[in-house]
Amino acid sequence: MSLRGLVKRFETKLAVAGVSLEVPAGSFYGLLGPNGAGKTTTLSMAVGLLRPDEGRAFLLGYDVWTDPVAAKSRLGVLPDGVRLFDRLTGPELLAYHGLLRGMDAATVDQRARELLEVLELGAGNRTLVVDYSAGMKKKIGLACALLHAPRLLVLDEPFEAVDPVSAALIRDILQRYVAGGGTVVFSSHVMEIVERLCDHVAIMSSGVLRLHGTLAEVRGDKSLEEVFVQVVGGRVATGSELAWL
Ligand SMILES: Nc1ncnc2c1ncn2[C@@H]1O[C@H](COP(=O)(O)OP(=O)(O)OP(=O)(O)O)[C@@H](O)[C@H]1O
Repeated sequence: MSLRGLVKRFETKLAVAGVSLEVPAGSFYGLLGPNGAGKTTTLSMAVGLLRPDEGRAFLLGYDVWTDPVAAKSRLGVLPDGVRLFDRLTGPELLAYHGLLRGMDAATVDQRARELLEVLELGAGNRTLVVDYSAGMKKKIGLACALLHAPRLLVLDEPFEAVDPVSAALIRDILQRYVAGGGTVVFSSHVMEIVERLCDHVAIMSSGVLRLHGTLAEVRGDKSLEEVFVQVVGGRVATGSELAWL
């Protein structure tokens, strides 16, 4: 994935102020940043969900805005908030995704069963996705992103709201996927997960990439959390706030 000078304004707010980033093929890339840093906005522009005001985004060599079919057919996305067609059951949603992607019905059926079993969502579960828990919605969103075996996965906070057992499962799936030659880019607030999984890291705040490179380059001899606080600027409570509480 190659991002070149991406800019996005929301009225007067400059959400992303010229982000350029090269994600090497086969890497496990973590995008870190505090709330409101511009992570979702950047990833949305990168995958063709939000039109940039300036800049370009290339996925596996294809410009996502001028050659969207070539780019998106090789891409799996777990968008922010997982906007899903949620009046469907899990199996129906996967079938819908697979058929939209032009896959044959037998392959869709077989992969959907496997994904539902592995992610412990139950291949025979008749619950509508709208009635899933937040963590289950993340998992079915991930299943939709994986179904067509893309070469690149872009995941917005895949571990948010997911229980520890499911998080370990998702970690295993993603590690296997990268070991098999896939590329993962994901955003997160959780340092430990990024530190454990990623070989590359970028830290952004206020719409700007502050630091990026291999995990070793970014971390140096510190912990990732120390670097993050240093780069982003932490605020230490003095003890006098919320005295009424
Ligand atoms: N549709 C929108 N309209 C107006 N402002 C927006 C919109 N989307 C995002 N913003 C603003 O852009 C900035 C970046 O938001 P973004 O969602 O990209 O941050 P984030 O790093 O993903 O945050 P979080 O970690 O809290 O999810 C924020 O100040 C946000 O309020």
